[in-house]
Amino acid sequence: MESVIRVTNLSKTFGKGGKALHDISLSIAPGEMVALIGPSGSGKSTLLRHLSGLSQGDREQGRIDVLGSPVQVKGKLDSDVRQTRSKIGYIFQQYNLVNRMSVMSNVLIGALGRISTWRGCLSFFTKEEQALALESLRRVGMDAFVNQRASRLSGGQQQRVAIARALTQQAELILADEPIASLDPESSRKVMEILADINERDGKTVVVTLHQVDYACKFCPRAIALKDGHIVFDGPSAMLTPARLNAIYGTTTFNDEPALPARAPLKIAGGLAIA
Ligand SMILES: Nc1ncnc2c1ncn2[C@@H]1O[C@H](COP(=O)(O)OP(=O)(O)OP(=O)(O)O)[C@@H](O)[C@H]1O
Repeated sequence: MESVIRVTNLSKTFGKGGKALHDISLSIAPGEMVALIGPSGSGKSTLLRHLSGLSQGDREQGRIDVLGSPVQVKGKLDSDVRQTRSKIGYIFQQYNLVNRMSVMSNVLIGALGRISTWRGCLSFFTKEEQALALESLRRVGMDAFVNQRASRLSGGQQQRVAIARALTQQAELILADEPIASLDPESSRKVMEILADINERDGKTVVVTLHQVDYACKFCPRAIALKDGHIVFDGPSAMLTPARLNAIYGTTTFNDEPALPARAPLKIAGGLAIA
């Protein structure tokens, strides 16, 4: 597979809200970890939602292919989009756990896409599925909390459980929408380290929207910056100089190189620094 994600001429107009995405085209190769950055309202979350078909683009043009299958063409979802979605782990800013359920039950939700409806309804999971869920929790350092109610966890712990759910789903692609926006620096670091580990060790493709440029540079070899719904930078995050960042964010506040050293670029599909 040449690219895990291919977006071609995608635009999105929200009624009176105006145009949120303008003729976006990009390609992301297997095994990349990419940060989507840009000012508030630039279209990061909107773009991410389109990748898994949670939003539909404008009808005139535009196509999105993920993991070799069409997600949407000219604003119409593909009939097999559920199949594609089952291979995408989506991490939300607000975790999306079921608060009244235990950590283990939440993580086992990740296996639902692979099992029959009756097993899902009866919450009947095999020993292998339970072992995978436990191993996923171990991977994110949350195996000591299996029986805890999700509502009793801190934000950082909940986010790690959400990642364990994506691991149990055996997702091939992780899309994370501002996964650290509600977390303290220590929890943010942990969550980003886990995502980078999944990318490096398992070779999973990870796309993550981030407000914090330092984290984008440290953990994501490639960055794509949006501004007013346009791609204004696509290239190695090491090339995000203060001048480029000031242009992207329309500020003068970036004076120094990002404080966290950049992770070396692995490979970039169609990545081109254009700002
Ligand atoms: N459901 C919606 N209805 C109308 N307008 C919307 C909707 N969702 C997003 N928008 C608009 O689309 C634009 C892009 O929003 P989006 O949330 O994608 O930006 P963002 O870069 O993710 O911002 P932030 O970093 O603040 O989350 C904004 O102008 C926003 O107001």
